[in-house]
Amino acid sequence: MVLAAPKAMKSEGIIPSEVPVVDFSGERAEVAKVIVKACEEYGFFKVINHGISNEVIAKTEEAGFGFFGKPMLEKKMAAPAYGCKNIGVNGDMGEVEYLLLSATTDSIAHISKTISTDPLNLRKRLSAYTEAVKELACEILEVMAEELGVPDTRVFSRLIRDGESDSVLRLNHYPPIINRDKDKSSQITKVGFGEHSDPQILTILRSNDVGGLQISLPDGVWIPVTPDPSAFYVNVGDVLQVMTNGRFVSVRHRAMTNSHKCRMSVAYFGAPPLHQTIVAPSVMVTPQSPSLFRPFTWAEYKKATYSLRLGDTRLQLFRNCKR
Ligand SMILES: C=C1C[C@]23C[C@@]1(O)CC[C@H]2[C@@]12CC[C@H](O)[C@@](C)(C(=O)O1)[C@H]2[C@@H]3C(=O)O
Ligand SMILES: O=C(O)CCC(=O)C(=O)O
Ligand SMILES: [Fe+2]
Repeated sequence: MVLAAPKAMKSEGIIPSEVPVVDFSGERAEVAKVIVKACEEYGFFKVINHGISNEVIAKTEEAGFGFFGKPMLEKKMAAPAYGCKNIGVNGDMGEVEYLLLSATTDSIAHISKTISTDPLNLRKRLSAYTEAVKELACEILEVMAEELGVPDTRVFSRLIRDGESDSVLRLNHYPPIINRDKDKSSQITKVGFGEHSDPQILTILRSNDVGGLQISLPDGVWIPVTPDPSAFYVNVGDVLQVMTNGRFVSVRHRAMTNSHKCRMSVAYFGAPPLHQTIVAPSVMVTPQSPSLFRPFTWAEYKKATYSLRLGDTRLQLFRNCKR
């Protein structure tokens, strides 16, 4: 069975709502329709019955908490893969500590000595996890291409299967921010990871059973995403917006801290190789929908991303001039 989300009702501030849900064990044609609709309307959906084993997930979560539970001095030995509060290099801050690693199995195998001597065998577990979520990302991208009528159905997935793919894996750990307010009814939530879109093709995200992720609808309404540790959440990234010539939208999202509990998320960002030119397949460009973006390489886009702040929009720098 495939469930489609009820439309969110616009109201003030943040509204509880459902996000689109895709049952990946459902009939392929149905799955494809729900995915494409979700990517057009939200740039975001939840995947259940994804086929990734509980063991791979549980071992990654155990190893991640094991790493973040280490003394700060030890964690800092894993820098620059390890970071705390500083996001990027342009002054963005959040209530988060993280590990940011290249997702090629080889580079995970070479992560710093602190991690490699970890008794929980973080390297091995992260490699297995990365392989599993990469395969899920590829299957999703192939279903999308089929439904969009792209003749070469591997046109998106090939980029992240490529041995030179620039994909990354990120573990985010949000410690609880203790509520010191005398008025017990008020909850202090702080920004863990500020508003942004993911620059890559597709993000496969999972968290423990603690809420915090919020997505923004195209009309600016923020929706909290109910945590479901048995599911994966999928974000359309900027590159997929370009490769669908604007038919899919990259989702703006943020993560808030919880006042009592630790939250940990693991995000796989599927990216092309650096030299890859990003251009929409010809079927996505018609006289009615002319090409919105000029061709550019992932290296150019990444450079622009890293020269900007977290919340900045970068896609408009690559738009074709209006005729
Ligand atoms: C402030 C920044 C951190 C970031 C690079 C950037 O300059 C703008 C985008 C940020 C982001 C968001 C999604 C991913 O978490 C990330 C790894 C990415 O590719 O773009 C981060 C970058 C980062 O933390 O290095
Ligand atoms: O922690 C989360 O749920 C979101 C993290 C995120 O958006 C990111 O790492 O890019
Ligand atoms: Fe993100």
